[in-house]
Amino acid sequence: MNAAFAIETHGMTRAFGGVNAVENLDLAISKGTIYGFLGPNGCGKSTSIRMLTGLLSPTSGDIRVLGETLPGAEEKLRRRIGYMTQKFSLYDNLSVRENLEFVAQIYGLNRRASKLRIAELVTLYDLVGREKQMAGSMSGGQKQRLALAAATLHHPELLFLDEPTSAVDPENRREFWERLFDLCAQGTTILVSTHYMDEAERCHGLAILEKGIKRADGSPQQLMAAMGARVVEVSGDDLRTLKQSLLSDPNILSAAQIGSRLRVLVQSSIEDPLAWLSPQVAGRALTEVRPSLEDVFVTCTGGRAQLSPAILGHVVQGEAKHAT
Ligand SMILES: Nc1ncnc2c1ncn2[C@@H]1O[C@H](COP(=O)(O)OP(=O)(O)OP(=O)(O)O)[C@@H](O)[C@H]1O
Repeated sequence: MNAAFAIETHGMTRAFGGVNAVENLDLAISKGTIYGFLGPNGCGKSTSIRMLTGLLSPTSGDIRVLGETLPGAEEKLRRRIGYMTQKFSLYDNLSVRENLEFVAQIYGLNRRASKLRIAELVTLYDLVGREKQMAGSMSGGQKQRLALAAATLHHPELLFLDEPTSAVDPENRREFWERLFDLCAQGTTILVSTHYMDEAERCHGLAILEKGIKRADGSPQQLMAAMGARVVEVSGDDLRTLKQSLLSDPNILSAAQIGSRLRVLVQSSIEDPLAWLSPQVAGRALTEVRPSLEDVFVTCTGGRAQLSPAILGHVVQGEAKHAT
């Protein structure tokens, strides 16, 4: 066990009815960082988080969280970790203050400490004036801030957030991320699951999950730099027909239209993708562009590209052929 890691797992696996929801997941998440699980619905993000919080036992594998072994240390860890679930898990028919008082009681704060901490959180999470409002009558953004206040009331060292921004608008999401970075700056380690690329890009490190398997692991920059494909944008007429014809070539991993451009991922074994593509695009304009995290996601999930193993051992395996 390395003390620099808040979370360390080896071969973490969980099966339901003989099917692996999470398979052989190895994680090493450094303390004081924001780490993301990126993947579509059903890829095993919640199941992984539930195992790491001690709510669900693994079928096999080793789990160490804040230096403690799971299963076994659930009770010890309860006070050291915070968990914000995918669905709003507070009481709709209790007010903001009552909800927070309830959580404070669970963590054994006395009346005075509870009052002080709740006043602090209400200010910090912009809930001043709403203390008596029923949680059920609040907007998505307000509920989310209340849920974060509740999850951090006891100053957890490690915070788990399961798709925390799925019910809020882009402005509230941005603001929420600023709060996460504030918590991180104070030393909190954060594990957040998301299916939004822009959120994943904000993380210090992330794992791309597909069907319970980790397809890639590293910082967004590492993953983009080591992607096993080059990205070319094509502009011109009739991109829908062009897309279909390009996709029949096995060296083209994906072609997706973005506005008036076709974003084409070309196998990295092609040395000069512009020269190679040129005869196939019938005079349309070509530009090579830098990869995005979405390109990484496409190349390492679901298709056929072999990702470069050079990513410091980060990208685990990758195949892709996505027509979007
Ligand atoms: N209690 C359970 N019993 C049976 N199957 C389950 C159970 N919990 C999860 N699964 C299955 O495990 C797989 C992974 O689910 P999980 O909820 O972890 O995915 P996810 O990535 O968090 O997606 P979502 O955002 O939709 O929750 C899915 O196929 C799901 O149906």
